[in-house]
Amino acid sequence: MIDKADITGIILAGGKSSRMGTDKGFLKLNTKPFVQYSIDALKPLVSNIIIVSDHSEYDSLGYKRITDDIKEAGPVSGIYSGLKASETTYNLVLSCDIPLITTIVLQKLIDAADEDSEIIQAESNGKTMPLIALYKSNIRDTFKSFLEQDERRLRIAIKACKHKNVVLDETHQNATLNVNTKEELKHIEDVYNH
Ligand SMILES: Nc1nc2c(ncn2[C@@H]2O[C@H](COP(=O)(O)OP(=O)(O)OP(=O)(O)O)[C@@H](O)[C@H]2O)c(=O)[nH]1
Repeated sequence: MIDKADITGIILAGGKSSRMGTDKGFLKLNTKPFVQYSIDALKPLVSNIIIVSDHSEYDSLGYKRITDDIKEAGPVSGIYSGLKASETTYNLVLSCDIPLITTIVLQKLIDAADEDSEIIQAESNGKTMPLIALYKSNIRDTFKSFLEQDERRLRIAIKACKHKNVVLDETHQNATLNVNTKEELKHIEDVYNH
């Protein structure tokens, strides 16, 4: 059983949002910004929240914001930067584009923690979700060495760590839907309003 005091919430909110064209964290679903959904799902489970983004708009949310250590290197850099700033053994890492995420799903990741696993990621509909995952802080050096080799593929970095998946049943699959395009935004609005 992991104590809330041992878990930091890390929200990745950098990147280019090139497919959407505007910062995804500030898209709204029922008047609430997407990033706030990630914050609200994390809150009951973590002692602290860190937002990793070079965009200063995120300061308005009232949480600690840090910038990427290595710029424009994608989620591997965002996770590495967040883990470096974290003061706890465990970290729930979330993207900012999953407005249907729930605390229940995140609790399942925590419940699956064991002696061995360094990364525990959600698996939904046959897809692994490395940005809905529990990371141990001690993997930060592994991620750093990949960045130093200019390896930016998150799945490659994860493969080098002890990892496992938590398979979500049908009732939780919508919670992991992410939004990259305007079509996906429309889909998520339809799911939410249903
Ligand atoms: N801190 C940080 N977060 C990132 C970075 N790249 C992507 N993210 C975050 O990771 C999550 C998934 O991002 P993607 O949708 O794959 O990438 P994106 O750059 O936001 O969007 P595209 O340009 O459309 O691929 C989102 O929450 C992004 O905010 C980065 O370089 N640094």
